[in-house]
This record gives sequence, C-alpha cells and structure tokens, in this order.
Amino acid sequence: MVFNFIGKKVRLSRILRSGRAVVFAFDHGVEHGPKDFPSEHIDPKVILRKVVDAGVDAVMLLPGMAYLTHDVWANKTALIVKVTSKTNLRPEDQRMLQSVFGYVEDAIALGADAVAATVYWGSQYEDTMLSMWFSVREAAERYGLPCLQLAYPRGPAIKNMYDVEVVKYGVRAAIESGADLIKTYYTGSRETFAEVVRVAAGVPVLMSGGPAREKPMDFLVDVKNVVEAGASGVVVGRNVFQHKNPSGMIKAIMAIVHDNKEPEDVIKYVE
Ligand SMILES: O=P(O)(O)OC[C@H]1O[C@](O)(COP(=O)(O)O)[C@@H](O)[C@@H]1O
Repeated sequence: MVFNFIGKKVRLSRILRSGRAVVFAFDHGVEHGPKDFPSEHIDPKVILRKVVDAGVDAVMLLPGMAYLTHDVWANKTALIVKVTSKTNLRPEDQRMLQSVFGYVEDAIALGADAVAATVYWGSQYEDTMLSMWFSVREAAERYGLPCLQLAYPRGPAIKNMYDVEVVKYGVRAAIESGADLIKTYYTGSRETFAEVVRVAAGVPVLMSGGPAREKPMDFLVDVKNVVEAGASGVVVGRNVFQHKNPSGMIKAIMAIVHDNKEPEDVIKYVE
C-alpha cells in the first residue's frame, strides 16, 4: 500500500477545493521586512484573522509565524509552510539565493497540508537552490506532503522576469523537478498565461500576486485572466494586506476564482 500517495492526495484536496485555490502569502516579513505592512497590520494576527475570517483556502507561512499564529489558522484554513527564504538585508549579490528557513519535519509537526520552497531559475545560485529543492521534495515525499514550488525566473541573464518565455521555462523546469503545485509570475495577458498553463502539463499553476496594483480592479482583472487561462488560482500577499480592506479583497478574489464572477460584479466588496 502506498500510504504517502493517499496522504498527498488528501492534503492537496484541502488546498485545491474543486481544483482551485486562493492562498494568502505571508512570508514578506522576512523577504521584504516589516516595512511591507501598514501599521495596522504590524501585528500578524490582525491581518491573518481578517484573511482567515474572509474564507481564504490556505495561508502560506514561514515556520515561526505558523507557530505564533496557530490559534488564528488552525482548523479554519489549510496551512502551507514555506521552508526557504532570504532577507533584503543581504549584500546585493546574495539576494538571488533563497536559504533553508526550516525543515519538512517542522511543517509536519505544525500540521501543514503542504510545504513550499523557492527556486530562482537562472540565478547564479540555481545549483544551491536545486539541492535544497530536492532535499525538501525527498523528505516531503516520504511524509506524503505536496510540494509547492515558487518557480521564479530571476538571474543576471534574465532581462524581464515576467516575459512569457522565461516564465514558461521556469514552469517547465518546475514540473521536471517534481513540483506538485507551481506558483509563478503573471505574464500580463490571458493568452500568454494560457501558454504557461499548457507548459505545466496538468500540474496546477497559481499566479503570484506581485506588488500591490494602483487600482484593485486591475488586480481583480489579472485574477480573472489567469483562471480563464486555465490556472488553478492565485497566491497573493501585498494586493491583500496593503489594501485598506483586506477582507473585501479576499472575498472578491474568492468569488472570481471559485464562483467565476466578473471583476465588475465583485469590486463592490472592496470599495
Ligand atoms: O520576490 P519578491 O518580488 O521580492 O516578492 C516576494 C514575495 O512575493 C510572493 O512570492 C508573493 O506575494 P505577493 O502577492 O505579495 O507578490 C511572496 O511569497 C514573497 O514574500
């Protein structure tokens, strides 16, 4: 009997409800520092409570944050524990490297439904991140834990990390490296993102939110475009926690992703 196969299936179904998911990314405290958060959200429990109460499918947290906020997310939403990260306090030339930021065993101990790790495809440290990726994947496989790969094309030879060809390259490398779920950059249109989804060959693709858009409507249109392109949803942080109404933004995104609503019909939640 292959127990871990079933475990992976069961855990994935807790994240991808009817094949789609809205995931709240909340690892910015390390990736960008506390400056990323408006003052009212500097207490992580405040923003997490708003997002969980708004019904998000999953939250993606670093291990220490999952521990500190367990009373907010436990038994209310799925948990993805990210086990790589890096700070922008590093010297410039070391920011193309994500480092170990926890272990699969931490994710299991915390009750996670999946583990996440970043690979900057094209980085001068790609080989280091690949070793990390495969050791995370090997441990996760043993425990029946799905692996979300943040497949980010980023490196000295990459002029535009949102270019459809480099995003497709990162997604192809992600499926070849055994990702169960892929998070990658939006390529700017439904047509180009449909090409990205095709390259994923059936592995669920989630759009990475990116910097907060000037107008929330623009972000909601992006979300609509990616689900219409065949993607499985979004992993979003700044476009939610930097908005004055995070709960409304989650409700609007959930309605587009799970109920196929139009941005025009859901913008009322955020105004
Ligand atoms: O790589 P960048 O551009 O610094 O952004 C990193 C952040 O973006 C994410 O990948 C997605 O979050 P956003 O929706 O805020 O872009 C986070 O997980 C991460 O903290």
